[in-house]
Amino acid sequence: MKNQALDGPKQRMKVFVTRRLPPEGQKLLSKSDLDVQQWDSDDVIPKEELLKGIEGADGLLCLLTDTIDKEVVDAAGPKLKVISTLSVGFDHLALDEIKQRGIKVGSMQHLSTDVTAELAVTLLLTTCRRVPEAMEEVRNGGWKTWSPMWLCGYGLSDSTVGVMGLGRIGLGIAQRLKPFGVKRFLYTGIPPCLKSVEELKAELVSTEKLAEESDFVLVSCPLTPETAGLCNKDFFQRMKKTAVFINTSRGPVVNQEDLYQALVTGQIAAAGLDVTTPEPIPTDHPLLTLKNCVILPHIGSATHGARNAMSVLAVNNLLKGLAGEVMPGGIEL
Ligand SMILES: O=CC(=O)O
Repeated sequence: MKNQALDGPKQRMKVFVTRRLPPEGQKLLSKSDLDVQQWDSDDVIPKEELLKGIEGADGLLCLLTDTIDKEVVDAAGPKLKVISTLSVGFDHLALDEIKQRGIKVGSMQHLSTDVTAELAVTLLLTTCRRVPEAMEEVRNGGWKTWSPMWLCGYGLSDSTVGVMGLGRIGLGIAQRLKPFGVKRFLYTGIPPCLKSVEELKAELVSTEKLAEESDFVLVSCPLTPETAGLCNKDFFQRMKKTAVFINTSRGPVVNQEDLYQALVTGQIAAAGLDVTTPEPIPTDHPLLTLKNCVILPHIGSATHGARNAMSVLAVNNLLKGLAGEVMPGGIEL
């Protein structure tokens, strides 16, 4: 039998959490026997606080707003075993550095798929039917009479929709758009399961062809070196003048200068963005002066249910990873 007095008290594992969590995740975390140190705020943790806080930690629970680079993993030291991110995307993590150190990573997998796909459809309909502009006209007295061509936009019926990245979210978007009478689905990226492709009759095409033939382009691919800046001048020049562009993935997939030019010169009809570079987009940014550009503050997964479930999964990833068990949202590095 072990003698507690001789062994000394068992040291609790230290975890550092970079933000206040949604209530359900916070509750689960408080019940754990971990030594939890937390940036107890709704604001982004300053880098120097992150570097201090993570020192000697066994686990880290972070957000997509925290850049976990070499400096941060070095500051953590050799005990760091698990990084759990409260996000689907993991482009904010220096995966090569993390992999080298044998650190396990957990993310959200499927949890925010439905709500993010819903938001993409919301943003598409809002943008292509010019809803914010129409609301503004009601408020500012611009509504004089019913007028045949006033505030006309574009409808989905009989259209061609191009989805860049037909992963879980991209597929969720396409499945939700199908009942609107979309005639043809095009996609780029890795093909999903055969059954889904057959159900949608989706065609795998080149990025160029997707730009040229789509009435609506929706970006839902991860940010990688291959996708950074993919939607640029050439891409927008290929799009139809009547086409609408939607991005709900990551801001840097789009060259914003080129998008601005495309919108100002009428090269494309409109754009809806839930993600920008940087975030938040500065309030004096030229894109915010355009009526044909709808911008949301990165709210793809922002429902009470999804964010609570995500926080529970993030804490479970941390607990399981630290216990040496399989993380429910573990990612292959
Ligand atoms: O963008 C949101 C996420 O990655 O969860």
